[in-house]
Amino acid sequence: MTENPAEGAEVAEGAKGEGAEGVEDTEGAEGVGRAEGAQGVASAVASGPTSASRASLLRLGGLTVRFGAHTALDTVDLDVAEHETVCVLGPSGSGKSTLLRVIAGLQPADAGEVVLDGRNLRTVPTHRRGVGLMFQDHQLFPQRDVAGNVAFGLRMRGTARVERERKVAELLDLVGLPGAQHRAVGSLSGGEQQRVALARALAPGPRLLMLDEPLGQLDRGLRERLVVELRRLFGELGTTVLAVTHDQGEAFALADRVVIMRDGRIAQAGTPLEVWQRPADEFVARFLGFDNVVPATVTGEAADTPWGKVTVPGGTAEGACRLLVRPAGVRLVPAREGLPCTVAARTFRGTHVSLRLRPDSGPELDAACALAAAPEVGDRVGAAFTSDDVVVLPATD
Ligand SMILES: Nc1ncnc2c1ncn2[C@@H]1O[C@H](COP(=O)(O)OP(=O)(O)OP(=O)(O)O)[C@@H](O)[C@H]1O
Repeated sequence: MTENPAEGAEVAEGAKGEGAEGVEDTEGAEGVGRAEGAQGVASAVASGPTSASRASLLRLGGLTVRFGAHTALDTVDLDVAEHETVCVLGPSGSGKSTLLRVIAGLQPADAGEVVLDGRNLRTVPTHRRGVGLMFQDHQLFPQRDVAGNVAFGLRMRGTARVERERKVAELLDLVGLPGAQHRAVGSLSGGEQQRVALARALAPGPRLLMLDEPLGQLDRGLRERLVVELRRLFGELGTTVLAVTHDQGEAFALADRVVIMRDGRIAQAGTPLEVWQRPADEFVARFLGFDNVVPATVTGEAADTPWGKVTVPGGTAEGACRLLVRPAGVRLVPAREGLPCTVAARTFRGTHVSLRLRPDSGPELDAACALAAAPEVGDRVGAAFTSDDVVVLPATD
């Protein structure tokens, strides 16, 4: 994460510095008008846009950012459709925050373009881009109460007081904090602060809402609850969202589409189901937590692997590849009927048990097993493979 708290303030201060101008700013007025039109957007969503009718709201073309010799973003192409929620995932340093910063206008691009709603943003300053930003921590103004925080962007746009108060009340209702206008920010829990920050980002009615690790500081239970609420809220509002997160669970729960980044490039983009079922390569598979990946050679319907022969899905091309076996596809059988293994570890997961199996030869294997059938650490078992859970990956990463 790159200095997000400071950036949050920078965006806000940028807006503040331009406040007087913003009063006459037609784009600003348009932004507020759009916020007021949220109901209209919601009904458009309710009437159900088909994927074919979904226009691209954000288009990134060949976006490149270099820091000295290091290329943080390398010719990134990405389209985000109107009303879509896209989550960008990737290891630390893969360029996720840089991507958001370029779109927001906080970081110039060395090459490529950012087009929002048909408009190239190259020369458009941050506060006129029509994007809302929410960073992970220290994003609220501690000296202002909740209403003061939520109304910030509206005041900068010169929205009249009565209208501001109406809008703030509406947004606080929306994020589940009705009547919290006069509470001090310091008296709020982490989850409540997060909701206020969200209301503040939504207040000016941004065309695109960008979230950087939106739930990063919160505990797991609260994050899971908030993810569900956010998804419902974005659906209701018809908001277009681009979010960055480390947490794949969060991304998969929130997103219509996930984008996985590696070294400044997009390694894979697709619906959560597509990416989960068919990781594009070993990097994506391992990033998603799949560790059962081995070199293999396919001949006919089976592959030779360090674990012996593994049946591959029908139609698999012959030759060298990498093979992923999802843990659910590792079945336990009597030791002499499968690949003989010793149970090295066993972790209770609530709905199932995760096993770490140590084969007599070949790398260790992760298996998922029903609670009642789970063997003990040290037990001897056999491993057999279900071809439905075998994914053939490119030979080179
Ligand atoms: N202002 C900067 N000057 C020099 N290098 C930078 C700057 N900002 C980012 N980088 C480098 O660019 C790369 C991408 O950084 P970025 O913050 O976008 O990654 P990230 O995927 O968001 O990482 P994290 O998940 O840790 O926040 C990293 O190698 C980082 O060190």
